[in-house]
Amino acid sequence: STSVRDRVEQLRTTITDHNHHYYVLDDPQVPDAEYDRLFRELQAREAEYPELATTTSPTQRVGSAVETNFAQVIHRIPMLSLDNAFSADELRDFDRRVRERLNRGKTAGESSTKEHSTEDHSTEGEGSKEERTIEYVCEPKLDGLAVSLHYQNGELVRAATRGDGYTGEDITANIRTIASVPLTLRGGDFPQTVEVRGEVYMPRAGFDRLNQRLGGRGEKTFVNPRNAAAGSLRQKKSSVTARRPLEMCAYSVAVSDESALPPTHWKGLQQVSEWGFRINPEMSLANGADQCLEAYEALMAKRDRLPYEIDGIVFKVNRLDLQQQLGFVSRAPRWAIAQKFPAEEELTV
Ligand SMILES: Cc1ccc2cc(C(N)=O)cc(O)c2n1
Repeated sequence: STSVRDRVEQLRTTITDHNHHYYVLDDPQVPDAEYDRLFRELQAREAEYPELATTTSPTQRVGSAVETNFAQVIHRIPMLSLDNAFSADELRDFDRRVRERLNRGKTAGESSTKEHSTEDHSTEGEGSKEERTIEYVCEPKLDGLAVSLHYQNGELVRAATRGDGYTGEDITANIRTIASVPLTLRGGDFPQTVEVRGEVYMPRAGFDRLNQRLGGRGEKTFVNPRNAAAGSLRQKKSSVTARRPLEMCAYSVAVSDESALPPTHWKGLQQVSEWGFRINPEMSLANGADQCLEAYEALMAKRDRLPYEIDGIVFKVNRLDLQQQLGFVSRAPRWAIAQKFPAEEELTV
């Protein structure tokens, strides 16, 4: 009857919203008991009315004990790895190459479109082009596993590992069990096809608890959170993945209709956050290489206090039109670079 259908719809919307606040915003709206009651009511009504079943219901995350093999997925846009800078000088070289390449590309007198925005704008240097300062987005480089998520009409339809950058494994069933991955995009204005890429990782606390659980059962433990995340994502039974403390942070977005995206990477990530993804709160903007190096030092100083492991910082040219002009070298984008921290002293086991 419509009243049951309406109630089920209302429960799905409410529970999805509570999930977003709890898992993505770390800001629960209701006590756990209230959430559990709603969740159990939805499960009961869906069991009573199987014709109402849909894969986008929040009850459909828990995964199944059925073993799945991982089909191959070809990445429409290769998931390239990042070039590395191992010193401040190498970062300065990167910034200089970016400026020189952009200047070469500019013909004399070409007017530069200014983006009059509040929080981010890349200043076109006055006078000769050499002084132009490039605005970068600075992001912590999470030590996890890169994944690509595809949404059609706002619904998660496929998730894949990076693999070798060109083909990955279909891990949709396992990705669906991660609470900070939205099964449906929030809000209403998103393009028909959206691809969000990000890093799946295991926070330190969850990693320690998992190893205690595995060790307590005499099972093999994981060496580090990155291996634990990789191993958990490649479980053949998604019901096992569902019990692993995995989280995801989005770091890039591609859409079918480019005009739907804002003109900078920073604003693109804000958009992705509105669609329901977690983005990393340590992200910042920097003008030029000196401010990037300040961000590098600041992030390295707080590295051990973060609740997850990072192995460096990623700098990306903020304006997408400049990223477009810079393109990629065979392996890695010309518009981005990661600067790695010195390896952490061996974990004291
Ligand atoms: C383009 C690209 C490739 C790999 C990345 C990896 C991370 C990461 N490990 O957090 C962050 C990024 O912004 C990335 N961006």
